[in-house]
Amino acid sequence: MKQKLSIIKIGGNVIENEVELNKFLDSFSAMQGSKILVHGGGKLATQIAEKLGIESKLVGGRRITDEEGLKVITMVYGGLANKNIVAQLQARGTNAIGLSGADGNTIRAVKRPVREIDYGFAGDVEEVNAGAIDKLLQADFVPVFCAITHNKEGQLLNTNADTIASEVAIGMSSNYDTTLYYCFEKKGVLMDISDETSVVKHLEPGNYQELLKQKIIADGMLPKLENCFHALNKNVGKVCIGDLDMLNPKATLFTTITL
Ligand SMILES: Nc1ncnc2c1ncn2[C@@H]1O[C@H](COP(=O)(O)OP(=O)(O)O)[C@@H](O)[C@H]1O
Ligand SMILES: CC(=O)N[C@@H](CCC(=O)OP(=O)(O)O)C(=O)O
Repeated sequence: MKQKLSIIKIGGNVIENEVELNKFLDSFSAMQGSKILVHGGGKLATQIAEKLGIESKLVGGRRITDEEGLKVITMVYGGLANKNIVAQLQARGTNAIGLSGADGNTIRAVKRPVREIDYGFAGDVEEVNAGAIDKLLQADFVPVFCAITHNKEGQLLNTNADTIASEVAIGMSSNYDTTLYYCFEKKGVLMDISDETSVVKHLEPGNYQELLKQKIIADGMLPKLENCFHALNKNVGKVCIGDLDMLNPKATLFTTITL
């Protein structure tokens, strides 16, 4: 039987809020078994870019990343956000190791081809180096990935953190029984965005199509769910979406996605 591995992604709304981030890191540290953390930080990058007089443009939830923008991304995701999370995990006795996709050549990507829109230095994942990540897990490190990849030709690329999480989960699925958790500020996929009790507990292709038609799924939830179904189609064992409480073994209110 394959060993269990949890891949957990946290979004910008959690990172930005110190209280929420601390709560999350407590739960994450308490999780048993092998685990990998992937963090975003889009909101923080937008705020810091603004302070530096750099305007942020997002299309379909993806950031158009020019040369100056990439510098901000590298400093904020690879530096501030990643190192802070790693230090906070170390303080909790979790032996975290902060990584971009360039570190250990763990995630190679290509610059997104220009079609209608030029996303600049935005990357699409090509290859996850499961062997390198596995070596870290075997040495009892807890990898913490930021939303940066590289093209193996010296170019860093800004890459959506939800996509990094699903691609890492897919890559690790040949050797592990994987569960992918998307942790954000709501209880799960909601029927009514203003009602936290309206959680869709089970989402499968049938009711997913229905919710898409009714436009109940919108904004950031659209690419997130595309990543979820993509992961399940590529042998990820289980995918869940919910808030910080989801990581508690006794949690019941969150969304489980199946095929
Ligand atoms: N049906 C839905 N249920 C829950 N959230 C939804 C739904 N439709 C749209 N959303 C929006 O999707 C957002 C999550 O996407 P995003 O901001 O990309 O997440 P993250 O914080 O993980 O980066 C939520 O903040 C919410 O506003
Ligand atoms: C290319 C691209 O869009 N990259 C994302 C990476 C960060 C991210 O995904 O952060 P959240 O999970 O907090 O949204 C961005 O710069 O916003």
